[in-house]
Amino acid sequence: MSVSETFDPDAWEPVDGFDFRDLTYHRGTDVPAVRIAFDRPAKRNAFRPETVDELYTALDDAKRRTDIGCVVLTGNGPSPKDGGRSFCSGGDQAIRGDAGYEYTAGEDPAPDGGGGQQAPRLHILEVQRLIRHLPKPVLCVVPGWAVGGGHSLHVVCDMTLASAEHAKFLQTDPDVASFDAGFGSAYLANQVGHKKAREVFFLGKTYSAEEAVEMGMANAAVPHDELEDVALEWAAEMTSKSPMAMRMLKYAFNMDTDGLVGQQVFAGEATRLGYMTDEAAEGRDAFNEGRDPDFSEFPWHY
Ligand SMILES: CC(C)(COP(=O)(O)OP(=O)(O)OC[C@H]1O[C@@H](n2cnc3c(N)ncnc32)[C@H](O)[C@@H]1OP(=O)(O)O)[C@@H](O)C(=O)NCCC(=O)NCCSC(=O)CCC(=O)c1ccccc1C(=O)O
Repeated sequence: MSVSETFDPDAWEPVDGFDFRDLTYHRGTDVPAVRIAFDRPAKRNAFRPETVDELYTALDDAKRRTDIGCVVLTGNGPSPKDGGRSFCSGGDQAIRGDAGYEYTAGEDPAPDGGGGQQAPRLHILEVQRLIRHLPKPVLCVVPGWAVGGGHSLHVVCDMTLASAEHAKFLQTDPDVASFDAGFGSAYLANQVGHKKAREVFFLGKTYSAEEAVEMGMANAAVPHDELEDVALEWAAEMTSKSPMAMRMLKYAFNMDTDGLVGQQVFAGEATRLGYMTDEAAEGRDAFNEGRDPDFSEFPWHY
């Protein structure tokens, strides 16, 4: 069975060691990128707690792979039920309880040990933070609906590529008494301006790929048939560049909107670079050899 209508089976191979139920996870055969895709097309790729757990696991795995330089995040489809296309329609409202999204209810209960004992969760925001802190670009590829928490996910990704014919961007949070008061709204305002961001949430209009590009919340609208080819081209371009520079740039872009945590993440990478210098080695070696450090050879750069 084909993974998705825009998926090129020659360009990707499954990542071993994972048995995901709500996602597919592939790595590029030629391009050092991974492809993570929501795989609940009949539900417009709505996420339930298990989906969020799997997404976190896949992203964390992608983070730790030092031979991978880019994550493509998308949604499989179309729906076998009605042909509808989607990136993600946010939290699965059918399994929303009074204190969050529940593990076991719904049309496809978790298997034994799949979380029946776990408390309801509201942990998509942990995924958002992981995307922000991932030391490589995350490219969101939107083949259809990006709605609610799915809209917020696209906002949080580093770049967004949208199907010219089928991508549709919509914020329904206040229709279902939800509100992403973090990146989904405030960072969106950063991208499209405050008036427009308020319009997105307060009026709940649907925007096309072209409109999303005009607004500044998507990078390009491309023909649906070429969507994943272009994604791979972009991934190839990004992964041809210096990993260190890409990492520092991503964290530099994040720094002001991430506040002190953003500064901390950037500073951690600066420390890594510092540790790689002879000057840092002298500090370490002096301590380990029980002598005073001699930094006299190192210039006070300006
Ligand atoms: C996405 C639609 C606009 C698509 O419309 P359409 O193409 O006409 O298809 P439908 O016939 O409506 O849907 C087909 C099929 O899919 C089911 N479905 C679609 N979306 C969902 C969903 N989100 N949850 C459950 N099921 C869904 C639909 O019921 C149909 O099923 P059938 O069995 O075939 O009937 C439209 O579907 C739509 O508007 N969907 C709802 C969008 C929505 O409101 N999403 C939730 C927004 S709130 C959110 O995402 C939470 C965000 C969040 O997680 C969060 C944020 C901040 C802090 C904490 C949290 C947190 O963790 O909660």
